[in-house]
Amino acid sequence: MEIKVIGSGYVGSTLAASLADLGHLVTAIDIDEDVVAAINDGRAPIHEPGLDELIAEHAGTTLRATTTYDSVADADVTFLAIQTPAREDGSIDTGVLEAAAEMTGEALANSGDHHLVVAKSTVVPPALADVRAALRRGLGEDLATDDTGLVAFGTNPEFLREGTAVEDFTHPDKLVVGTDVDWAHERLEAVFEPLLERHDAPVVRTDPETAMMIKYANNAFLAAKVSLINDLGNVCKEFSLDAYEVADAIGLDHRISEHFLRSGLGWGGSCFPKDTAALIAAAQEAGYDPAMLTAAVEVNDRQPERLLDILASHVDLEGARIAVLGLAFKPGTDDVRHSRAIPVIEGLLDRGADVVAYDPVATDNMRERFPDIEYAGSAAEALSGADGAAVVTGWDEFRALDAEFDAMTSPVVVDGRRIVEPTDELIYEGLTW
Ligand SMILES: NC(=O)c1ccc[n+]([C@@H]2O[C@H](COP(=O)([O-])OP(=O)(O)OC[C@H]3O[C@@H](n4cnc5c(N)ncnc54)[C@H](O)[C@@H]3O)[C@@H](O)[C@H]2O)c1
Ligand SMILES: O=c1ccn([C@@H]2O[C@H](COP(=O)(O)OP(=O)(O)O[C@H]3O[C@H](CO)[C@@H](O)[C@H](O)[C@H]3O)[C@@H](O)[C@H]2O)c(=O)[nH]1
Repeated sequence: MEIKVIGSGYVGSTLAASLADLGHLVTAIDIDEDVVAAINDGRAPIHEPGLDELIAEHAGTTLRATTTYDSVADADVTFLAIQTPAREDGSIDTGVLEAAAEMTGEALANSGDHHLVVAKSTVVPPALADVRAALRRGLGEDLATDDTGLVAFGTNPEFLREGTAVEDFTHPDKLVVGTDVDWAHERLEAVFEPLLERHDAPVVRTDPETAMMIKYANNAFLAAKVSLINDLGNVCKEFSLDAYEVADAIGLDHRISEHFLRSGLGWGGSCFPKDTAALIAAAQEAGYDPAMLTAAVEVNDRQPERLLDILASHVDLEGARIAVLGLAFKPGTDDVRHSRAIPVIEGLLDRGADVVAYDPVATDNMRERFPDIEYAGSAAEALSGADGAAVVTGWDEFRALDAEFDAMTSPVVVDGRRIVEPTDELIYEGLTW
C-alpha cells in the first residue's frame, strides 16, 4: 500500500520505517528539513535502538522523506504523527496537529478517490472534533460517515515505548483501530496485515473516540501503577524495609503482574506526564474530578524532592559539587522531555549546589534546558571530585561503576533507580529501600 506519515518525530519515524519494512511504499513528511535530510541520508532523526538500521535499509527505495504534502493525494492511508503538547494548565494543545490535518485535507481536496486519514497522535476524545473539523476545512467537503463518503477519518493510537520503539511497534500487545466507516476499518487493518503475519496480536475494532480513550486509560493505568508502588515504596523506606523485595513478591500475583513495579524517582517522558495532565483537564472540563489520577501525579511530583532531602541529609548542598548521573527520562533514549533529571537539577541549583551532569546520549538535549551547568564526558569524570551523586536514569553502564566512586571527595550516592551496586566504601541510599 502507499502510505504517507506526516510528522517524523519519535513516533512518525518509527512508524514510517517499520511500515516500509513491512513492504509498504512510505513517504515520511516533516516540516523540519534536518529531519527529512536525515531520513533521506539513511539515518534516524532521533536516537532509538534499531531505527538507524531500519532507515538505512529502506531509505531511497520504499522509504522517502520530503517537506511537501504534494504526494498525499496518492496515498491509500495517511497517518498524522504530530506532537500534541500540553498547555500551561495541562490541557492538550491540538493546534499543530490541526494545522497538519488541514494541510492534509487541502492536499486531498477534489482527488475524487477514497482516502483514509488516521490520527496516530494522542488526542483526548472530546478534542477529536477539532481535528476532524480541521481536516474537513482543508478538504472543503464533509468527511465520510458511511460507505458513500470518499475521505474517512480514523484513529490508531500508538503504544510503543521510547528506547524499545521498533521492537514494540513490531510486537504489539494489541492493535486498536478506530473509525466509524466500514471500508476504512478494512483499509486500516490491511496496513497491519503483514505485521500480524509476523506477530499475532488481537485487533480491537472501535470508534475513533473510544480508541483514544483506550490509549489514555492505558497510560493512566501504568502511570498510576508506578505511583502506587512509589507510594508503597516510600512507606517501606519509613519502615526500613526494601520496597523491591515487596514488589517482587506482589508481582507474583498474576492480577498485579511484575511489570511497572520499579519504584524510585518516578515517571517522566513525553507521554505519562502530558497524557495524565490532559486526561485530568479534559475530565474536569466535562465536570468530573479524577481523584486517583490527581493523586498519581502528586506522588510522582514528590519523588525528586525526596531524593534531594536524602542527599541533603548526608551532604550540605550549598556550594557542594553534585554529580547527576543520567539525564534521559529513561534508558535507551536521548529524550529529556519531563525527565526527572529536570526537577532534580532545579532542586540542586535552588539549594546552591554546583551540578556536573552526565548522560551517554542525552547531554545535547539537556544542554538546551540547562546551558549553564557543567557536563561531563563520562560518569567517571562527573564523579571525580564530587561531594555527592544523584542517580537519575537507570542506564546499564551505571551498574558497572565501582572504582570510579573512589575519586569522589565524599562517596555519597543516592540512587533513584536501584542501578548502582553498593559497596562498603559508599554511603549509599536508595529512594525506596
Ligand atoms: N513519543 C512517544 O513515545 C509516543 C508514543 C505514543 C504516542 N505518542 C504521541 O504521538 C504524537 C507524536 O509524538 P512524538 O513524540 O513523535 O512527537 P515529536 O515532537 O517527536 O514529532 C513530531 C514531528 O512532527 C513534525 N511536524 C510538526 N508540524 C508538522 C506539519 N504541519 N507537517 C509535518 N510535520 C510536522 C515536527 O517537526 C516533528 O518532527 C503525540 O501526540 C504523542 O503524544 C508519542
Ligand atoms: O516500573 C517502572 C516503569 C517505568 N517507570 C518510569 O516511567 C516512565 C515511562 O516509562 P515507559 O513507559 O517505559 O516509557 P514511555 O516511552 O514513556 O512509554 C509510555 O508512554 C508511551 C507514550 O504514550 C506509550 O506508548 C507506552 O505504551 C508507555 O509505556 C519512565 O520515566 C520510567 O523511568 C518507572 O519509574 N518504574
